[in-house]
This record gives sequence, structure tokens and C-alpha cells, in this order.
Amino acid sequence: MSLAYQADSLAKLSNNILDGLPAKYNLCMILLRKELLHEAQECYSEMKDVSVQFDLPRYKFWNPSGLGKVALANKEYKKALNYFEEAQLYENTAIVNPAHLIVLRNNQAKAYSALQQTNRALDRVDDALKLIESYHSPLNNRYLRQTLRLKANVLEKAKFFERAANVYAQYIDLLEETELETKAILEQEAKSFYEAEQHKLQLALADQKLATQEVELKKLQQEKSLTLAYILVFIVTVFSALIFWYFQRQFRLSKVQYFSKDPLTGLFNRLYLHNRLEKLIADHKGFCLVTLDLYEFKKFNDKYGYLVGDEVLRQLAAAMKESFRESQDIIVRSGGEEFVILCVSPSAEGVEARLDTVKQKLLLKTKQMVDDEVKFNTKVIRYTHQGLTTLLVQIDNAFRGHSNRKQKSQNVA
Ligand SMILES: Nc1nc2c(ncn2[C@@H]2O[C@H](COP(=O)(O)OP(=O)(O)OP(=O)(O)O)[C@@H](O)[C@H]2O)c(=O)[nH]1
Repeated sequence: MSLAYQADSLAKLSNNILDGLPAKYNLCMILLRKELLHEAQECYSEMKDVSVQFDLPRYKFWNPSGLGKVALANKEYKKALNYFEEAQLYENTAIVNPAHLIVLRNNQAKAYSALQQTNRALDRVDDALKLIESYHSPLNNRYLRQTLRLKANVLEKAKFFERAANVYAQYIDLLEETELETKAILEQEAKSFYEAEQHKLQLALADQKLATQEVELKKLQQEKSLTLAYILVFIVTVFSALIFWYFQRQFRLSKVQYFSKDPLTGLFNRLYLHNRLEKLIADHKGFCLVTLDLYEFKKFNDKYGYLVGDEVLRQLAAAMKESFRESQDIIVRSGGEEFVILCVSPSAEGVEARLDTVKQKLLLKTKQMVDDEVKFNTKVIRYTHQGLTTLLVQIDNAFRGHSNRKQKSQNVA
């Protein structure tokens, strides 16, 4: 009710009084329902003045109708009937809900009944019933019940007991029907509620399932990450081992090379030659050897000095590297001015030509350094499955043979 008062106050603040009328109308209705009859009467009277002033048919209908209800409640039946009649004057021009007309008829019937004017009362009730019949509304059942009950009351009051009983019977049927409908509605509501609950339950189960799946997925992802981590550790370990192995091998190789190489010429040394020969013999691989030593190198050193002698040795090594196939042939400085070329191919084919190239290159390289021509002796030794010792003796003999026949060597350049 306080809200209705607030609405009315706000409406009064507004300059447009017509906009405030619905709020006023609601306030009047609430006052009446609360049985604050005096206030309700004042409220309706105020509204009535406005409706007349502005010629508003709806309110011209509603105000006397409301004032009639107040009079009815005050048991001022004649006054009430006057108001109701006034309202009825506007019912065709006012755009009102048929429900209001039904209520108006019933109120008229109540007043007539109270004044013992049974026939008029019944007329109004029947009018109301006709209106209900023509008016299709979900509220019809309620209005019908109210009207039937009123009719039964009127009849009972007029001592038309049999007719009253019939109307009561109709009223009771309607009540039962209503009860059944209510039951059906309740059942339907219960069913809907049950279905909604089931739906909620299914949703909750689905949520739970989803949560479980999420947990499982996380577990799987963790396992996957763990597996990946293991794989990564494995790869890193293998990779580290490979790097370690590679560097160790490189170190070993460089160590082997360091101890296998002659520092002056960069050629392999005698130790390396022995190892290679040992391996080739063990593997039953075919090969041939070429021995090469410089002719009268002592005299050369004495004449030009050791530094020049060193340079000649380097130039000879370079000439041999250029003339022989580095990938297949192994060039070794086996002693001071003694060299061995190990040709991995068993046939000595092409060796003579290569030695000739070495001779030419050495000549070219030493020409600007010294006046004398640097010469060397060579001999080819073929591998015929003799042992290592025999081979080494053969090499030694070849060098000694060079010395012995140095003067008449065929290979002297
Ligand atoms: N400059 C230089 N000379 C060396 C080197 N190694 C050895 N010699 C010298 O080579 C000479 C070898 O002398 P010999 O064994 O008599 O040989 P040769 O003088 O060539 O005599 P034949 O072989 O009989 O012709 C020696 O004088 C050594 O000092 C070296 O690294 N540098």
C-alpha cells in the first residue's frame, strides 16, 4: 500500500495529471480491499472529479463503480445501486474489460438481494452469466464460481431452496472440475519439476564426468610430459655420449698423428709405416712400396748448410704429396733423407710416371735456391705375402742398395 501511496505522490508531482490516474486507481482499489472504506471513498471521489473535469469515460465508469463497492461494504445498498447505475451509463463508451461488467452485475445483484429485490438480483446474476459465456478468459472459471455462488445465495435468501440447491450443485461440480484441473496442473508441475530435477541431475553427472575426464586428461598429459622428458634425457645422454666419443676419438687421432708424424715435413714416420704394414698384412690386402733417398745429401748439407737442406726435404715432401694420391698412398719419411711411399694398390702401374713428376717438381722448386741439381734414387718393392720383418729388411736393403749403386742408378734424376 505504501508503494501505491508513493506512486500517487509521484503522480501528483508530475504536471500531467492524466498520467497519474492509473496510479490513483490502484491506490483506491487497495484501500478498498484493505477495508479502509473512508479513505477509499475519498480516493474514488478525488478521482471522480478529475474524470468528470477531463471527460474520461473509463474513469467515469470505474469511479462510481468503486464508490458503489464502498457503499456496499458500508451496507448502504440504495446508495450503492445509484453508483452502480451511474457506472452502467458509461459501460458502453468506456473501454473496459468485460470482467468489470461481470463484477458490476454481481455487485448490483448483491445490493438488490440485500434489499430483498430477488428478481432484480437474479436478473443481474443471469446477465453476469451471459457475459461470462460470451467472454473467453482463463479467469472465467473463477468468475463463474463467484457468480453461481452468488446466485445460490440470492435464491437461498429468497427461500427458493430447490433452485438454490441446483445452483449449488453446479457450483460444486465446477469446484470439483477446478480441483481436478488444479490437480492436473499440480501433477504437471510436479512432473515438470521432476523432469527439471532429472535434467539438473544429468547435468551434474555430466559435469562430474567432465571433471573426471579433465583429471584423466591432465594425468595423461603429465604422463606424456614425463615420457617426453625421459626421451629428451635419453636423447641428451646419447648425444652427449656421441660428442664425448667424437672428441675422445679426435684426441686419440691427434695423439696418434702427433706421434706418427715427422715434424719437419709433416709426413708420416717409420712407426706409422710399421703399423700400417702390420695391419695390411693381417688383412691380406695387396700393396707395393717405393723407397726414395736423396743422392749425396751429406755433401749438399755441407755445401749449402742444414737450413737449405731442411727446405729441400720439405720441397721434396710437397712434390711427393702433389704427385701421389694422398687418399690412397701413404708417404713416409723413414729416416734423414730416406722416404717410403706405400701404394695401397698392389700394381706399381703409374709409379714411374709419378716419380718422374716428383723429379720435375723438385727441380723447379730447388732451382732458385741452389746451383746443384738435387737427385734421388728409387726402388719398387712388391708385396708377395712376405712377413713384416722380411719387408723391413727389404726396405733397408733397398736404401743400402741405393748407396751402393748411387753412381750408376738408373733412377738418378
Ligand atoms: N738438412 C738436413 N739434413 C739431414 C737431415 N737428416 C739427415 N740429414 C743429413 O743427411 C745426410 C745423410 O748422409 P748419408 O747417410 O751419408 O747419405 P748421403 O750423403 O746422401 O749419401 P748417399 O745416400 O750414399 O748418397 C747426413 O749428412 C745427415 O746429416 C735433416 O733433417 N735435415
